[in-house]
Amino acid sequence: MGRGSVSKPLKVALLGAGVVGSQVARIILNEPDTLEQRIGRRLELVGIGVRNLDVPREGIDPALLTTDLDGLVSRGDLDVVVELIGGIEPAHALVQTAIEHGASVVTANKALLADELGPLSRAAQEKGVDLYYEAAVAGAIPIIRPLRESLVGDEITEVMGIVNGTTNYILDKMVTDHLSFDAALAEAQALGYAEADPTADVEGHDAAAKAAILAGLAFHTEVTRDEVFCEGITGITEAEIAAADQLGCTVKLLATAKLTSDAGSVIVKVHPAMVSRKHPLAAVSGARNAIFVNSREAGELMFVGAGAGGAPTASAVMGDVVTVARNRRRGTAGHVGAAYTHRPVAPIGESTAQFYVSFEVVDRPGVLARCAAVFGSHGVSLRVVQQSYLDDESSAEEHPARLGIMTHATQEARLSQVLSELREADFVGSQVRMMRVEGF
Ligand SMILES: NC(=O)C1=CN([C@@H]2O[C@H](COP(=O)(O)OP(=O)(O)OC[C@H]3O[C@@H](n4cnc5c(N)ncnc54)[C@H](O)[C@@H]3O)[C@@H](O)[C@H]2O)C=CC1
Ligand SMILES: N[C@@H](CC=O)C(=O)O
Ligand code: NA
Repeated sequence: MGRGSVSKPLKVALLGAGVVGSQVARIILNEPDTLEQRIGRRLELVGIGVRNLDVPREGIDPALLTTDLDGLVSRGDLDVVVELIGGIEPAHALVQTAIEHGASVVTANKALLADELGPLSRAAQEKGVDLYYEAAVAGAIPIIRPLRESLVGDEITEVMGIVNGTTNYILDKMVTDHLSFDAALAEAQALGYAEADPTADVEGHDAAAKAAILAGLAFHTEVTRDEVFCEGITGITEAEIAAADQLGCTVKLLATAKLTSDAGSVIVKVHPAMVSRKHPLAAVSGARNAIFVNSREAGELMFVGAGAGGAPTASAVMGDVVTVARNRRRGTAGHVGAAYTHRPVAPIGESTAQFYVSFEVVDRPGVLARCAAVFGSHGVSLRVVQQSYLDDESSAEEHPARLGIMTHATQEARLSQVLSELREADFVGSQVRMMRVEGF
């Protein structure tokens, strides 16, 4: 740290010039004077690691480009490495090498951090360099810094939000514009919201990575991606979207991290949910993200804004670059707030929620009572019961009806027992589906 004289510029290397990297390069190259004023030293972009040198890149001097990313991060004179290639390898090895060579690191790579945040934070701390990653969760929205710094004197009890722009965009388009899943996904990809492999978005893995990072920061522990309960949005049916609408709800992919009642462990989960339209999260449209934080002293806080896209994400990256560069200028490194407690992740069965359960039954005397008895026998109380008739008139005597049942809040383990019993019942004529409910 503190290399060279005060007048020497701080050297930055950028890895990746895709949707986000190209926007970060644009800001660094186009606004040198503004950045210098904010940092107190000039920033010099000394290299950009790319896969293909032949791709035309507007505004970027080709002499800056290299395909030797390992050579770039091993130079030994870098102040900041900005990792925006995504994925686990070689991003992991490159970040490690950068830290070993004394560079601070800024990354937007939640997939990497969801597994390696603990070890990389420790490596950075040992080396006396920074590891900043504001863009890794909810794009442009400041949420890492608030959890790591602003709220560190408080006791957070719950973090819940919409943290994937692609799925929020898809669900919004399906609900509001009646677009098909595939058409909405194609739009989200064209707008630069989706991951390189959009399966990470639609199956909930991207949100689960972010949930792991949020849970670790909020509860001062280490949570990895594979500990997060995760369900994506691909199985959602049109009937569920219509039922949600009838109940005054909309469907959102939620990521939640909360303490168990004894505060000894954490529940971390990602799943689609019917969200009451009275809840502020229901109004979060398009690719926007929003995160609720509940804490003992501050109460409820909500952070909302652009969760994806090149320029908004570059805003968060540049905030980190300026902060890290200021630290380099002063010869310091911010403490990264390493996990100091061990709070295990509790099984999903210990989670408490309201549920919406739907299935078809044969419409004959006593069936509704038998259904209700299944819920009652497991101590699950019913809040709303809907019955509708299907268009299929094929069986006049045994006319099928669809039941939609919303429960009061109950433990998920109890609800699982209800679902198993319904799946075995002879009066249930279809797949039994369940969706969690929020804010009803
Ligand atoms: N696009 C978005 O809205 C957001 C993205 N992020 C994260 O930012 C990071 C970058 O995302 P995008 O810019 O969207 O991805 P992208 O796929 O548009 O860009 C990644 C770039 O890195 C290059 N690259 C990949 N592996 C490489 C290698 N081994 N050597 C050289 N170049 C390599 C690719 O060719 C591509 O140009 C990812 O970690 C992503 O999860 C975070 C928040 C929002
Ligand atoms: N693919 C992600 C990009 C930001 O993290 C999303 O859709 O939110
Ligand atoms: Na953010």
